[in-house]
Amino acid sequence: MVVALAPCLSRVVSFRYLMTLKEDDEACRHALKSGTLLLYHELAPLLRQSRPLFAVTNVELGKGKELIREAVLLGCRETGVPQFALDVGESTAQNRNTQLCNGVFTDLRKAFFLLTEPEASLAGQALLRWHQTHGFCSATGQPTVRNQSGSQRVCPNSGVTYYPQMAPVVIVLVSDGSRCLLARQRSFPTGMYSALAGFCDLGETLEEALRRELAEEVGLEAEDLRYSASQHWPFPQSSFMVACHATVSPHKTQVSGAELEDARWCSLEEIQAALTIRKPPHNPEAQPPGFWIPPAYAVANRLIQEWPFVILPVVPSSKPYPW
Ligand SMILES: NC(=O)c1ccc[n+]([C@@H]2O[C@H](COP(=O)([O-])OP(=O)(O)OC[C@H]3O[C@@H](n4cnc5c(N)ncnc54)[C@H](O)[C@@H]3O)[C@@H](O)[C@H]2O)c1
Ligand SMILES: [Mg+2]
Repeated sequence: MVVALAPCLSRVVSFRYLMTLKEDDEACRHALKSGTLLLYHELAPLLRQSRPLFAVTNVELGKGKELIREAVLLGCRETGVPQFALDVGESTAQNRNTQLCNGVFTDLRKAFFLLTEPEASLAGQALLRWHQTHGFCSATGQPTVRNQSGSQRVCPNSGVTYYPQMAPVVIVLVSDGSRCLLARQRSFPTGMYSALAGFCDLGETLEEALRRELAEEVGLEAEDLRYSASQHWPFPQSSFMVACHATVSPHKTQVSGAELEDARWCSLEEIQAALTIRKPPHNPEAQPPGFWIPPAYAVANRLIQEWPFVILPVVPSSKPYPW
């Protein structure tokens, strides 16, 4: 079945069109001819002026049909134009600095601090990587076969269907009423502090995972929990981040050296100073506040931005959030 594109789609029509493309290989192959591609080389997205470069159609790319068929479906614009992600591999680009269509393939971790519209780049990279690492059935060891949209892989021998997966992670900004708690792992870039985070164990609720992580990492007990937001996070593998605020009684932290290098209670003034730092500073310890926080798109940044408005009684709640 081939589905015609409407010039401008409502959200419902757009989602239903996407659903069709996921399930109908022929419709998806047809959509590939008119869709736009976000290109990757070794999972580094092609960016132009800090934006994912979607302008490349399969015609402009000038590649054979076989490579185009490797594209995975990402979404659909309001105009009805479907968006795909494609890793061009070594056949088009020799290294990550290679330019194409006036764009540059940019390592996703670096791109992350530049991107103004990161969602597509993050999701595209994650889905392409999932296909690259799930080529075989874990029951039979036989190659799995993907559908055209890339929404699933099937083992022809066992009949098992594999879907892209995300690991649930709880991330929490702890407050004692006047300060919030930020922490860093040894693996973080120098001077970067973030909210506390941890993977959910099998069988745990988010609330249980949050209380366990707080106890494990900083020896605190959460009193009050408040949901804030969620996001997909591609590093190092796909996670589903659920972000919350938690209050604790003023108490000394007991930082677990196995998990964290340091944890620090931060005042409103320190948080306001950290929020003004837009890029990783060269020497973060040299000037106040002596630390910096994850970039705007990270849900940790959102928690930190909204903390004074959500938790601190001194800031009027009618004031709009800064984003
Ligand atoms: N988007 C954001 O704002 C933001 C901020 C902070 C952390 N994060 C992400 O949150 C995730 C979890 O944070 P953390 O590292 O503190 O978790 P954590 O405290 O649970 O510690 C990580 C350890 O948990 C174990 N683990 C259990 N289940 C795992 C799984 N499914 N995948 C990988 N490791 C697993 C591993 O031993 C690993 O070393 C990280 O991937 C990190 O990148 C995102
Ligand atoms: Mg952790």
